[in-house]
Amino acid sequence: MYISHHGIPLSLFQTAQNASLDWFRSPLESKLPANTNNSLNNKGVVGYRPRQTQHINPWESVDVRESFSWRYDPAYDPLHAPSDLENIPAEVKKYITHDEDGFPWSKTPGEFSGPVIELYQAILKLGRELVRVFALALGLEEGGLDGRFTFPDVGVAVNYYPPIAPRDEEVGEGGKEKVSIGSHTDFQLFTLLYQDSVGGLQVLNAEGQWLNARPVEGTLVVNFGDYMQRITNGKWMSTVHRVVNTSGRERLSMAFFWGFGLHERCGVLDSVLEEGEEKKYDEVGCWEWVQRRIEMMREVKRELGDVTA
Ligand SMILES: O=C(O)CCC(=O)C(=O)O
Ligand SMILES: [Fe+2]
Repeated sequence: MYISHHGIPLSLFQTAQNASLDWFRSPLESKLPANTNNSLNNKGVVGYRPRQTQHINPWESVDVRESFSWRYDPAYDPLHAPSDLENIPAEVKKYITHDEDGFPWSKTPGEFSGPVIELYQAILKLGRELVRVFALALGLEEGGLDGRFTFPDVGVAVNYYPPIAPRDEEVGEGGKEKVSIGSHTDFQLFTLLYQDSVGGLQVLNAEGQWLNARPVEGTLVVNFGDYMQRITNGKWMSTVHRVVNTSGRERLSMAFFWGFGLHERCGVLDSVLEEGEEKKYDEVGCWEWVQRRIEMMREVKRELGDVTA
């Protein structure tokens, strides 16, 4: 699904895109201070990951990408006045664990952080409007989901994909298909995805065919995530997607993952159930779900004897 006329000026995306490209093109040594291992509280969750250090799907090749991730910090949320920040409930605060020293932004130049944070803030506003659209579509009051996004788990991944060389295309190591980011679903409710004009994003349809999600200027791709599948009792399935960048050019994308606050719970909505319909999914805590998904991915890799990240 694509959205257009979302109100965010194209220039905001382009500025963040160019700033990100400049940063990713800079020498490795200048990016390594922001390496995710240098986070005190969020190793592996926020910060920079160098090329070929991620392997999201062990049945496919290692991901041919670099990325920079950040997660929600209420200090950057236009919804909350600075005075609110002293009164965040303890059960919410438990999961808001950003580093005191401002990592990873403290390890990147302002030319990169400024435009990306500005875009993130615009996306916070847009996503909250979309949440209301989804609430109505799911048979709730317009504001029926708002409360779960007061302190949401909205993360961003800025992804940089160098081109996959044509000779690498068919087979990666061990005969695996070479991918830029392997097939996966996102964990949260939905993802707003900005992509540049290069292309390479693919989504799996119900018949098991990969469809190209071609770039359309001025639009964002909306992918449903795991929470959406669960709250709708499987009526809106989590989108399986991947990227294969064989364009011969570098590609940049920015993915904004929209999750309920990690202190919230995620269960099937009564409003989506037909009479007599059984719930297919148990209610889970959101934090617990994210941990479960990470653990499931690790388990598969252990079984396959895969030692990559
Ligand atoms: O780069 C893209 O188009 C997709 C990125 C993605 O799937 C992710 O970051 O989870
Ligand atoms: Fe994704």
